Amino acid sequence: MKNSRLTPDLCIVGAGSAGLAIAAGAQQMGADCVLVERGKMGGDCLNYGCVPSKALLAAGRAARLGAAARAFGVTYDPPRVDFQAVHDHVHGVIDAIKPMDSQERFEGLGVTVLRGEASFVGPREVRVGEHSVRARRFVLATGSTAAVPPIPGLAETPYLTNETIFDLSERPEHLIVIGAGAIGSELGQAFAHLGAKVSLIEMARVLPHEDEELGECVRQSLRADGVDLHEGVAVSAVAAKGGGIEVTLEADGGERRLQGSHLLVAAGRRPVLDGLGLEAAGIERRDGALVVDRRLRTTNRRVFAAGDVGGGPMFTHVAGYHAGIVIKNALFRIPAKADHSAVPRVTYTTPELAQVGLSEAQARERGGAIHVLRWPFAENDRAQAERNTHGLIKAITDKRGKVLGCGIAGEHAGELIQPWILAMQKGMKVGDMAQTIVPYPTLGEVSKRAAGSYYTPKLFSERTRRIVRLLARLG
Ligand SMILES: Cc1cc2nc3c(=O)[nH]c(=O)nc-3n(C[C@H](O)[C@H](O)[C@H](O)COP(=O)(O)OP(=O)(O)OC[C@H]3O[C@@H](n4cnc5c(N)ncnc54)[C@H](O)[C@@H]3O)c2cc1C
Ligand SMILES: NC(=O)c1ccc[n+]([C@@H]2O[C@H](COP(=O)([O-])OP(=O)(O)OC[C@H]3O[C@@H](n4cnc5c(N)ncnc54)[C@H](O)[C@@H]3O)[C@@H](O)[C@H]2O)c1
Repeated sequence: MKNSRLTPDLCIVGAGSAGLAIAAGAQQMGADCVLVERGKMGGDCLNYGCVPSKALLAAGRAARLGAAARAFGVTYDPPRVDFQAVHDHVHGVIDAIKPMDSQERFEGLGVTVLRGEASFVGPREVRVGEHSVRARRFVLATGSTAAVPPIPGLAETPYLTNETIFDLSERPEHLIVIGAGAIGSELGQAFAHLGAKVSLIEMARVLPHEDEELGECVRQSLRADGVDLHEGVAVSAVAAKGGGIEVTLEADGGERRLQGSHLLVAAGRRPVLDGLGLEAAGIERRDGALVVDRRLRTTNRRVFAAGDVGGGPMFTHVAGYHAGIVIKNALFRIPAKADHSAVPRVTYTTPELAQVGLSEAQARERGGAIHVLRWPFAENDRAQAERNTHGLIKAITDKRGKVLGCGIAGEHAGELIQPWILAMQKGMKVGDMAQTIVPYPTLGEVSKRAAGSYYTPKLFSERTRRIVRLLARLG
């Protein structure tokens, strides 16, 4: 497109999960949209995040099928991993999904797509190269990027992030990972399953943002997979050494040194705000983060922030949810507000860890009486039949049985959490879950059994027994 002055209804900066959902929705509802992208269409999720990480995890699971099959009396040869083929599989999956996020598809919908870097030059104008866009409303959907901790030597040492690790076409000999949050745990385990030596370094514990008991299930699996875990340690230095990487850890008053071939930094995320000319648009930040209200408006009322850039929960499904909020506000002037209280999250390790609503610790911190309802996978017949007994469901209710949250660590936890999301969203009571008829034998029975355990003390109490005996005497 030649130099232009565009005056659309909506200008969206960033063609990742949030920007694409807003552009597709708004344009098909009759708004004239301009979508600006400086990198790859599809953003992090398609190119450097959800899609390649889940594809890599799937390859890792395939590599460990042989080990899992031994329990059934079935043996395979030890797996041979062709890492170039793993790389090609990961990029093949990206290629298969790519057309949905492509410039051609969006132009086909009528969206004007500008490829370049967007920057505000005033409260109502964005510049993209030679193009000027004066829109009725704008959306910042510029996502997040790896936060790089200020570790001495790191800046001078070659390291990988989620933006480069999926380009590896040779298996790392020994991958050292800084951070055992979602990214470090998922990718650390995937590489371990694929036969790399993996050291996982975490200043707190594995998955520190998750319920401790559920996180422990993942921690045990990582250990069983041979991941070399270093928790509760500080990284005091990083250096390139002898063609590899040396990481120095401070632990128990002493120093520990790790030598590896590759280093992955997975130490958290930060919103992408650089170069956007926020000051020119009157968009304020506080402590480095955008100031955003519940309608997802920045301090410039014409500019919304959706997805990771807002600094809230950073997930593709949240980006999609934000798209609906922005469309309601910007197109229909409905004052819809974002509510993150029933946002689920899943870490796709083996076992998966899924959570919605409050964890036990969060519910206790909030105060008031709670019930913690547990059911181990070991007491589920399907889990026994399939030898997937490593797992636990924990549902939290208030004293009247209203569901406050649920967490599951176990096979298919990401699917099993779904009725609990509905329960949270609709303010349901645990009795609603307990009364459903669930097919036998399914893993889903863990939800019914955990819910049913709310009634166990009453159901099997001395009072119930007295009533039953009394009624029996009455004939
Ligand atoms: C390794 C990894 C695994 C993940 N796995 C999952 C998962 O399994 N499930 C899940 O729900 N979430 C997952 N996530 C999180 C998910 O990827 C993000 O929440 C999601 O991509 C956020 O979408 P977004 O639109 O806000 O940002 P992005 O997808 O990052 O898109 C932002 C876009 O804005 C562009 N941009 C930035 N600045 C400018 C500018 N000035 N001008 C023009 N364009 C600009 C960028 O190039 C980018 O394409 C994962 C993330 C990572 C890193
Ligand atoms: N399955 C999913 O949905 C999924 C998967 C991957 C990523 N994501 C998104 O990306 C985010 C995860 O990114 P992440 O894993 O980088 O961040 P995170 O915040 O989840 O984890 C980072 C970890 O690094 C640790 N850490 C930070 N600095 C350190 C240091 N100097 N030394 C040792 N440990 C250090 C932190 O204690 C923390 O546990 C998620 O919160 C989510 O928003 C989602």
